[in-house]
Amino acid sequence: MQAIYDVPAPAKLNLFLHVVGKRPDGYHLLQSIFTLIDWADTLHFERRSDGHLLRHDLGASLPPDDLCLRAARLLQAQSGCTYGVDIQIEKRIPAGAGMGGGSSDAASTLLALNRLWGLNWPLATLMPLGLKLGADVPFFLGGSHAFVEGIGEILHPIELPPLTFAVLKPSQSISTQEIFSSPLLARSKNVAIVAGFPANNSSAEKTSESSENHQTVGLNHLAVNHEELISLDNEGIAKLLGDSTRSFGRNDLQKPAEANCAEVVQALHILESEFGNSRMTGSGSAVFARVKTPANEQEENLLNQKIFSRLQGLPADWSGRICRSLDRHPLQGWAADEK
Ligand SMILES: C[C@@](CO)(OP(=O)(O)O)[C@H](O)COP(=O)(O)OP(=O)(O)OC[C@H]1O[C@@H](n2ccc(N)nc2=O)[C@H](O)[C@@H]1O
Ligand SMILES: Nc1ncnc2c1ncn2[C@@H]1O[C@H](COP(=O)(O)OP(=O)(O)O)[C@@H](O)[C@H]1O
Repeated sequence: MQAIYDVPAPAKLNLFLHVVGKRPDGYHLLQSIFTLIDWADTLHFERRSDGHLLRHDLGASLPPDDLCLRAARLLQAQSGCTYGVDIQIEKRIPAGAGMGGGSSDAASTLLALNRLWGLNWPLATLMPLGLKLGADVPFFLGGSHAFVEGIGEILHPIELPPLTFAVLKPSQSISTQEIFSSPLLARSKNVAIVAGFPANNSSAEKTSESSENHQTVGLNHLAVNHEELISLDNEGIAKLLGDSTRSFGRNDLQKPAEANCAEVVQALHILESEFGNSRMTGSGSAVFARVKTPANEQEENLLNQKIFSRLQGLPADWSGRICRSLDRHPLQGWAADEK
């Protein structure tokens, strides 16, 4: 194989994000639902025989030593592979948005080079490499929506109904590190601990990653404080995303982000007034609202018009669009499962 073209790297939204503790090294322990959406970057890979690793930006410019190159270098060093690669990237996911764009690029790079360089490593071997690159990378390697714990390394695959979102990214970006070090970050007095319940119906997807941190069966319920049982269906998702007085879910990073970035507050207001709900994803600055999935093309056009007309009144460097959840990551199954 000489080249792999049109490799997708989809973004994610955190339907809720609870900070539930802190590790001795300062990293925060989270509980979150990560959802794959159809706002995606596209990457192209051409193998080089001289061992050099080069990136070419087809859209927005990325930092010189970006996450794609760092992923390629790490895989090359760990495998001893003598091939190199030219990586072309069409960047579409806004950076510093809490949508995991850089992490997704890194995960897609690991999966593509694993094939292009003929390594054929199993997913369980790629996972720890992913975690070295960033806390979100294992999720994108995992290949499905997930209830995530730890700092991002404990993945419980879940199935979700098809969901539609309006996503708005203000012009300002937010540094993840800045938000986690904010004095406003809630040390929740009433930390809601969520426990997963293995799915017991046939629709549950079996996963066969054998890594210690992977459950072998998908989840279809979450229990809040081991009491209220939330189904991962439309009704349950509505509960998770309802307003903060009625809902269980929240994003604990939202308060510090609102304090640091007035545009986050503005974006939340816009979505709230247009769609009746709003929440920030990850450490921001992008925000999203759940919207009713359009039943036909006419409804779909209407939704797109709504977000388009809102964007017209804003500075040109704001971006936004209607996004659909994916069934699964388009590269799911690219790395062999361990036998
Ligand atoms: C909070 C999340 C949720 O998806 O947000 P986004 O980055 O998508 O906004 C992620 O876990 C972020 O993951 P990632 O963006 O890979 O973070 P990293 O580069 O590993 O960490 C950047 C810095 O944030 C802090 N950090 C990060 C993750 C975490 N669980 N606790 C932390 O305290 C640490 O100070 C770390 O040095
Ligand atoms: N391939 C990449 N795409 C986007 N950002 C990258 C990439 N590689 C490194 N970065 C750096 O990582 C930072 C966070 O990017 P990103 O992962 O897109 O956002 P977030 O962590 O908020 O979801 C960016 O500001 C950028 O400097």
